[in-house]
Amino acid sequence: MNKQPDSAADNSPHKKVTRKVSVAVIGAGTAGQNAFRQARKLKDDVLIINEGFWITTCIAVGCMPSKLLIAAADRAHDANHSGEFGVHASAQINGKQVMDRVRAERDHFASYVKEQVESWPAETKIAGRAHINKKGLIEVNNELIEADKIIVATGSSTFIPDGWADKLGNTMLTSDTVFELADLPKSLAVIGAGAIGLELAQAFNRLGVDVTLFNRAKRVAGLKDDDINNKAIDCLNRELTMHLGSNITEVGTQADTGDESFRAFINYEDSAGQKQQWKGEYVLVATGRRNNIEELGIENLGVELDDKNRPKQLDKKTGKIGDLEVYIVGDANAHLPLLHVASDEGFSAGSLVCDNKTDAYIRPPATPFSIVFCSPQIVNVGMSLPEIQADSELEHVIGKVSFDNQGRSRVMGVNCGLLHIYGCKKTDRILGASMVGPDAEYIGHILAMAITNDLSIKDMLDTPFYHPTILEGLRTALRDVQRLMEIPYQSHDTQEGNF
Ligand SMILES: Cc1cc2nc3c(=O)[nH]c(=O)nc-3n(C[C@H](O)[C@H](O)[C@H](O)COP(=O)(O)OP(=O)(O)OC[C@H]3O[C@@H](n4cnc5c(N)ncnc54)[C@H](O)[C@@H]3O)c2cc1C
Ligand SMILES: NC(=O)c1ccc[n+]([C@@H]2O[C@H](COP(=O)([O-])OP(=O)(O)OC[C@H]3O[C@@H](n4cnc5c(N)ncnc54)[C@H](O)[C@@H]3O)[C@@H](O)[C@H]2O)c1
Repeated sequence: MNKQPDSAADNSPHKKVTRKVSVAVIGAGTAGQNAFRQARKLKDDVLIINEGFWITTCIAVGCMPSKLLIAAADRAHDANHSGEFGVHASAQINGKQVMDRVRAERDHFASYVKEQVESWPAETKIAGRAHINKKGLIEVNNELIEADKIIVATGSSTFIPDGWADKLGNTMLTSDTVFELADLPKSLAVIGAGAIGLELAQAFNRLGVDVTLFNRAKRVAGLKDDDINNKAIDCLNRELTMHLGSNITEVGTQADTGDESFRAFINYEDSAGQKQQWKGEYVLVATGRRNNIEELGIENLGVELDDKNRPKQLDKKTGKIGDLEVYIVGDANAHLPLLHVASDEGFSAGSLVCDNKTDAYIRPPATPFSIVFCSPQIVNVGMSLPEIQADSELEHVIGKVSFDNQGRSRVMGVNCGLLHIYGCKKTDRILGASMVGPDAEYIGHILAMAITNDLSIKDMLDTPFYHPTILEGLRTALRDVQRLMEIPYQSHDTQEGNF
């Protein structure tokens, strides 16, 4: 299948095909396992190849351990910050127990995946690193495999700037290693204020670690709406030391300080251009992730990559690459490196490889939707503001609500935030939204559902909003959209504000 012309030399020492299969899935993370399960419903000869753990990045080192750490951190934060309610407490944090629970619960989730993987017949799975050779055959261990269709689900890996790993040695942590710490560190620099950096920096800080967060840009979570970005910085700054817009010039360790807690250092220029130094115990590098595709050999199947290693001709619905019998799904395609996307893409590709399956359900590409689980949460749904602004056809308005004084948010003492809803004047539909604030994960889901199901602003405003809820803030922003659109089909008088 999809082989390069014979002129392409095969450097492989393996000359004989050891197996022929209809479908080979490379990578057994969320996307790969979903693809494998779907494909096996109708095909007997499906093979899955995986290097490393089989319990998925999400469970082993991603979504789940990070949320477990955040859960502990939020408990500590609530205990330490209830004074305004007249409730005075001080959290006694046992770092070893915190980290033990993170791992124990992580292992609990992992046990279900392990059980599932163990139930697959031995001949359907290979543990090893796959490489596609110049003949389009998959080399793994001592095998040479010919597959009619290949699903690439190789995920992504932590990106570490050149030389940092050597310079920082064992003072460097990444999301792959941080959850293995036996105890909480005393101090920690986190480099990168993307989703990983923000979530972990705030969680460790709330657990009593002395955390300093660095980011090159004056942005957090890659926010593209300046007002939301500024509001997020304002809310986060209240509890976290952040050096945004700083330029890291050197990282390293200093020997013989006599104090292990100050072994690592970071030299940087702050946002005013002043030279500064940070010293502490560990540096958590969260400077992004890169898709695991470069060394796989997919060019030998005719797949072309752009300058950011993203496959050209990617069908975002199915992961299919042009008219090749190759599917690239999940983080491997570097499209939207999120769990639900990996899951849906794997499902669709696994359904589509079954050519005898007439009723294959191909999930439509999900409305772009992301949540960063810091406090307050950060959510983006649908089109971003720059995307909307770049399209003059989309006559847009921005409906706003501040959560700084919103009723229920204030009751709960979580009143910091801002929501922008981008509405389309011509269609009365939501184009996208960006938010930092309380309950953003729920507001985000409602907005994603509205966009996915093509609900109008009127449809949404005709839906009941219970009082008093933080979700009433969503209604205020929707009303603002409606007001700006000048579509007068609903009275603006309501109970809101009447406590
Ligand atoms: C700290 C952290 C927190 C996160 N939190 C969230 C969150 O809250 N919500 C969210 O939506 N997303 C989150 N994510 C992102 C989410 O985890 C990923 O989008 C998702 O796990 C990707 O799944 P995947 O199947 O594409 O890849 P993976 O699960 O990484 O699977 C890829 C597999 O392929 C294997 N592989 C790679 N190369 C080869 C090869 N050549 N041969 C054989 N096997 C190979 C890998 O070893 C791996 O087992 C988080 C990520 C991290 C790191
Ligand atoms: N809640 C979630 O959904 C969630 C949580 C964690 C991770 N993820 C996924 O994992 C992916 C990777 O997350 P991430 O946070 O590692 O990557 P990211 O690309 O989102 O953020 C990396 C940050 O590091 C900064 N940076 C890069 N090099 C730097 C340097 N030399 N000095 C200072 N700052 C530097 C960048 O400016 C950026 O802000 C995300 O895109 C997301 O898809 C999702």
